[in-house]
Amino acid sequence: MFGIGTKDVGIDLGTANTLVFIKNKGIVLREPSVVAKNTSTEEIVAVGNDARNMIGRTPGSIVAIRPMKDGVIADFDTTTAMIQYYLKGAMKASGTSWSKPNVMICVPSGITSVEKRAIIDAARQAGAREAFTIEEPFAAAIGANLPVWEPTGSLVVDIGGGTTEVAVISLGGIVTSESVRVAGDAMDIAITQFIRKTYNLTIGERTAEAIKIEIGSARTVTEAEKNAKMDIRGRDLLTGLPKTIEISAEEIAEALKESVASIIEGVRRTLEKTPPELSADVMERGIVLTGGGALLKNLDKVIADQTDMPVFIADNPLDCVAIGTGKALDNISQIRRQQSHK
Ligand SMILES: Nc1ncnc2c1ncn2[C@@H]1O[C@H](COP(=O)(O)OP(=O)(O)OP(=O)(O)O)[C@@H](O)[C@H]1O
Repeated sequence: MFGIGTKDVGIDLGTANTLVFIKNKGIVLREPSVVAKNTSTEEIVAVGNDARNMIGRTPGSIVAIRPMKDGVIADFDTTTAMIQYYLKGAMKASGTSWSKPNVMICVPSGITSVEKRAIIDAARQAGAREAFTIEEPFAAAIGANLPVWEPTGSLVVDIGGGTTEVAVISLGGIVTSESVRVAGDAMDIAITQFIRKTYNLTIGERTAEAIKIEIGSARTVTEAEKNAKMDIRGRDLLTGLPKTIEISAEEIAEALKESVASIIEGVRRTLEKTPPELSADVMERGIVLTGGGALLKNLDKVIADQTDMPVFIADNPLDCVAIGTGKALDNISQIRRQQSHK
């Protein structure tokens, strides 16, 4: 169709959530990065929301997996299936039949060039005209409207599910970066372990996440935060029966202390490696937080205290990477140049 109706697509293949961004439309799809597979036939049974609802509830032959969980791609077939599913969903959501789109896919920064290649091939197989990859902190910085193409230092901390990516960016490139394997998932695990140890209660992954979102914080500051409580349900380890207990926000802040410290340590290490001119820029402009973990209450305040730098939370932190991934297609020549340098 002579390119009419061609739309560029950005896919944020996150460890926790996958988001699809279409130029001039915004985010058209947002689903958990989960795939349900039948282990005896290797067949993919469900992807996204449907697959997530199966977590912890699957019969023996079906497993719900998070293929990107540790920031690496589990296997090619599952990843291809996921990309295919999301591209199809994007086409449906856009309401038009398009010619093949250009696709930009955001990947964790620790991923190998072989894995990058596999993702590009998967996107092509799934119907992309041209496919590119972009590193997560770079996409996050674009999505947070930081001046990434200018000769000035910007420090972005993207706190996702599996990893926290810290990067200093200037002149269209990552100058220094750190990838810390502590982010939202590690916080959920810390909460689960705390409750198990303190109350002899086992809770599920989704309950732990709900606790973090409702009453979790890096530090309780206001009276309301200090007094916040929540009823949670789990299984008593001693009796094996369901039980409800009440936990306080103060306890959860204590449980999250170590995860928060690891994230701050990653920021410090990055600052230590940053050339002085760029550090001065960061000092002046501040640190920007993106990713769902940026929403943990008072995390910005704790990072500001510990680094002596101003800290800001980006607008819509959960969407920054997807928006930046899509927007990067506007600067495709720079991205091509960047990729050819690797
Ligand atoms: N209000 C909130 N408070 C604390 N954490 C939150 C909040 N909302 C979402 N999260 C957490 O943010 C994480 C998901 O963030 P995001 O979608 O940015 O990750 P991702 O991009 O999928 O992962 P990654 O960046 O590791 O690839 C989850 O761990 C989720 O529990």
